[in-house]
Amino acid sequence: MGNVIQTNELTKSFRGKAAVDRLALEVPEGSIYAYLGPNGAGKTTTIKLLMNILFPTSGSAEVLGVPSSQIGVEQFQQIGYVSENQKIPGWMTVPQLVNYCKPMYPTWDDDFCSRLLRQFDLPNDTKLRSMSRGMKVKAMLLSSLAYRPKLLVLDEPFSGLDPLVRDEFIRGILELTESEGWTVFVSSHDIDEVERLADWVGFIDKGALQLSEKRVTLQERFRQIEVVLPDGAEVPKQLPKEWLVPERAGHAFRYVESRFDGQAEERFRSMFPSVETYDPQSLSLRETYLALARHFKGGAQ
Ligand SMILES: Nc1ncnc2c1ncn2[C@@H]1O[C@H](COP(=O)(O)OP(=O)(O)OP(=O)(O)O)[C@@H](O)[C@H]1O
Repeated sequence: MGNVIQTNELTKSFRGKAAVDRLALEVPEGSIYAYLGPNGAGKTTTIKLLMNILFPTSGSAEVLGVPSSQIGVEQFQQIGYVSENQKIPGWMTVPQLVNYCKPMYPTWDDDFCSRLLRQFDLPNDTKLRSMSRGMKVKAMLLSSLAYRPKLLVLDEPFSGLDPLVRDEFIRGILELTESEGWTVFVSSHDIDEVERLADWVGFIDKGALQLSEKRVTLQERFRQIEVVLPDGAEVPKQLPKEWLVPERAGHAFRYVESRFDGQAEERFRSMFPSVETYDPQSLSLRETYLALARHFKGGAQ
């Protein structure tokens, strides 16, 4: 299987400052790829570049095998794109939106659309502009899912959705990616949702992709280590580069091991020969994300 999204040195600068910096992104076909990073990291800019809304300053991107600068109607018929700041036709009701979108997509699926309408529980006679934020998101999702796109690009899809709809939405996407082989590229700050959903994770910080790997391998290689230091024990000045966010509070010392392999314990023993207990604990994706975000915020490259 190939990559549905692939970028090469993709760069976008605003007034000389890179918002996306030589990005090499690969999103495998059939994956649910979560694109994570702090505010202003470059997630939306990346997505706009992929969707041909912005033009790269340098480098290139391919989406569904086509250079992003050439994405047109044919590709958009296979891409479902929902973004936080999308312009919506506020004067339409949901049935009007459905009737408006349907002729544009040869693969529009009426049965699936009806199922989504029931699931999303949207009113028929309210104009989109009078709907709550969550309802608007649901309407946009509906109009982007009903034609069964090969690629679903979601920029912050969960904000404004209540927990029940989030849950149904996640279940729906999981079900569909499994049965239809969809690829989903989703930027989000909602780590708990992402943890349930994603099988691939990319982390972007200050425009640069810091990691991109399977969620399982990411979580396998991160561990929290916490030790109680004996009286008088010192923490060495130079710690292994694999140790993220080391922190000392009194006798307690903790860090996040970012390469939990055969040498992880050796590294620990060489730093703290007098400490016997070595008890690595697994991290949730949220804890992993926080460790990475704090690590890079601290100026790490
Ligand atoms: N049109 C623009 N003009 C100038 N600067 C911009 C423009 N769009 C984005 N930027 C800058 O580019 C950087 C990346 O912004 P972007 O919106 O891609 O981040 P993000 O990761 O999506 O953030 P958030 O999580 O807050 O939505 C920011 O510093 C932002 O101020």
